[in-house]
Amino acid sequence: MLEEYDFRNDTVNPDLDMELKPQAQPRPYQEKSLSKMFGNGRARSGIIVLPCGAGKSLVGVSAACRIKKSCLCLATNAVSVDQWAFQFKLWSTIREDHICRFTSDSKERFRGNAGVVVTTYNMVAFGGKRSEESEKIIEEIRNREWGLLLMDEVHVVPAHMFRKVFSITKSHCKLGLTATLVREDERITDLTFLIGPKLYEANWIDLVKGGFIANVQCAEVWCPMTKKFFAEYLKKENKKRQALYVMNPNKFRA
Ligand SMILES: Nc1ncnc2c1ncn2[C@@H]1O[C@H](COP(=O)(O)OP(=O)(O)OP(=O)(O)O)[C@@H](O)[C@H]1O
Repeated sequence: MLEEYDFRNDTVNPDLDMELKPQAQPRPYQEKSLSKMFGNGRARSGIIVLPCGAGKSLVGVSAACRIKKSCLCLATNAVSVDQWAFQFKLWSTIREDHICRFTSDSKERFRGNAGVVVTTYNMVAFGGKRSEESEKIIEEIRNREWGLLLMDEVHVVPAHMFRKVFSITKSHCKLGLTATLVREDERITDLTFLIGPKLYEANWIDLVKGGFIANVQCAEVWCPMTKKFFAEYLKKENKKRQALYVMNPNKFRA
């Protein structure tokens, strides 16, 4: 069953005064991805796949501007949190005091009834003891009904992390953004179950032809494991097999 949010008729949650700036002109494929998400005045939960550098940020900000309700934006690290906050200010008319970052270094809170909070998956899912300040912010995150849960880099986030985040937050619509639906752990189907179906995937060759992204050259380099790593890898009971092939020193030398 598709999860849909009738945001225009949501009179319970306060509106967020936020538009796309006139200079923010989504490209045809960005527009198309948004048209797959929005239909009949409703927002569908799911995943949009755009190659690196194709402009996922503008798609995310545009989605938030259409829904115009509080938005919780989750990134994988503090640097991305800063970038997302910057992108919201770059592309939208959001007021400075309506957007805030929640990281170990920045504990901002927005003014008014609605706003955008940009934070990391870890900050939300963290189960240990928090500072008093963090505890207050997480309580606000927990208690609010989010119009949009915007999730960056969904292919690298483990399923248990999503479950934790979803058990803590209440959102009407979830949008996952990624450049690839390939995961090292092959648990990509979990994403459809947890977030929603793939709504749109851009063909990177078309984007290269259109001059939107740089041409991509792909080279496959096979690297045998070092003796020590391979010996460990062959031990069936070893739970660190994935770490061993990811960290194979020969890969770094290649
Ligand atoms: N519609 C647009 N008009 C003009 N510039 C755009 C548009 N969409 C994206 N860009 C520009 O393209 C660049 C890449 O955008 P962005 O960082 O959002 O890509 P991304 O898909 O998130 O990439 P990555 O996966 O590497 O993080 C940025 O400089 C951004 O300003």
